[in-house]
Amino acid sequence: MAKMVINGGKRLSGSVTIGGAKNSTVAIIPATILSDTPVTLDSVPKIKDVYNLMDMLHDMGVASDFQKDVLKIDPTNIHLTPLPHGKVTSLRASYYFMGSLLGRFGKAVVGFPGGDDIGPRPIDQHIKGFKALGAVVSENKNSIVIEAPNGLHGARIFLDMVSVGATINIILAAVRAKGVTIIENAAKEPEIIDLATFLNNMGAKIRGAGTQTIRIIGVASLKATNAHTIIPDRIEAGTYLSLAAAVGDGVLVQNIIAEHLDAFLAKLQELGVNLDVREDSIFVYPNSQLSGVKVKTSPYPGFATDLQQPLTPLMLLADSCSTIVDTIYPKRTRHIPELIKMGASIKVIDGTIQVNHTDKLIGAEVNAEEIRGGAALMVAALMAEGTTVIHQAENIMRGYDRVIEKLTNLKADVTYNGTELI
Ligand SMILES: CC(=O)N[C@H]1[C@@H](OP(=O)(O)OP(=O)(O)OC[C@H]2O[C@@H](n3ccc(=O)[nH]c3=O)[C@H](O)[C@@H]2O)O[C@H](CO)[C@@H](O)[C@@H]1O
Ligand SMILES: C=C(OP(=O)(O)O)C(=O)O
Repeated sequence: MAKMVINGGKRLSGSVTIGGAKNSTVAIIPATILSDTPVTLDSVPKIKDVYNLMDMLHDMGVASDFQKDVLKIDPTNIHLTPLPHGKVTSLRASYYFMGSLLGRFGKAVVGFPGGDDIGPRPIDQHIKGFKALGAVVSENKNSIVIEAPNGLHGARIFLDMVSVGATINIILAAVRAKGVTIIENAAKEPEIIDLATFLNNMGAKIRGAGTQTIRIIGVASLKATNAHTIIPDRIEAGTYLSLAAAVGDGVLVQNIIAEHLDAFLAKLQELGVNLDVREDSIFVYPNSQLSGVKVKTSPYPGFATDLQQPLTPLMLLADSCSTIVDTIYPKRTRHIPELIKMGASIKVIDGTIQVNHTDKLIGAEVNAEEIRGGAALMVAALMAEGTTVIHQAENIMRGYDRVIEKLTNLKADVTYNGTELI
């Protein structure tokens, strides 16, 4: 288990550049195996999830090379390989190999995915989608076996709830299927548009990504011709905007698509944070008087569940109570007892998180049990007096690109003792 040590209470200044989106990258890497030619991805974040997916590609005979932020993947010698355990359980997005292996080989054997422990995360809608496309799905020990011996065919699939993962997995399976697939009640996240752009540039026919109806006309083969640049990570951006508002002395956050953060920016402004939204960057002024706000998470374009935790420490500075209701993951509260150890006045009552004004936070030993909970602790530690030791900090490294380097550039006093990534 890795430790991040932060000596807090310092004002941060300067600029930070946001990396490519984790949730695009972790969908696009599995999607590369649908290509008949080598693929180049630009603006790839240096995060643990990427290295774990590269290991899984390696197991399938797919070579990959990651230098700076360019990831080259050559799927031309891929062989069908079961992925029952190992790295599969280290991240959520390993389940995208279900869709992409099925699309490529008509068969996939993939273990149950890992990812953040933020309450129940069923995959019934993914399975429903695969079945509608003609696959037979069974369970074997801890793996899901998905087979379409007669090939996949287009279908109309209405998702019972808006699911990012199910939308992506169905796209991956349908893109090379025979005929037309229509996904209704699809998720509209920008990362889904990014995946569709990547696939369409290789010859796929996907229309409507970013709306609730996605139409896919299956094609026989996909070939990459140009490098694909991953969109900026809106969750990483929101996290830096929060910490800049909490402890910044003027911080410029660069490489942002502000439209992807509409709901979040509206809440920051409602809190009283002073922002200058520019073409592809946002300047955050030192904080002034903040007042409590009510946050309710919902699918895009609503307020992202992945940003409720990183925003929580900033809410402690408001002069009145803030509330958070996470409708997507109501149990995403494992960071709360850790923040309380640091002196935060927070309660969870009937599923509502109540964040009260807190005069000061004090450094403590805390656990980052998952990625965004870890990010919340990181922001709190930068605000706190004294030293905070964040245990299990490798969870933060799952999704925050070169975070130690970025925080150090902003003049934070932070170290990390993990071996995997800095
Ligand atoms: C790798 C990735 O992109 N992860 C993101 C993705 O996760 P993920 O794709 O796992 O999340 P979903 O959008 O699928 O989940 C949304 C809701 O639907 C439920 N559900 C989902 C699928 C299903 O078959 N059955 C079901 O009941 C989930 O329990 C959850 O309550 O979207 C989440 C919601 O924005 C984000 O927090 C994650 O960062
Ligand atoms: C929940 C998250 O990730 P994952 O779906 O990969 O566990 C997240 O990025 O906040």
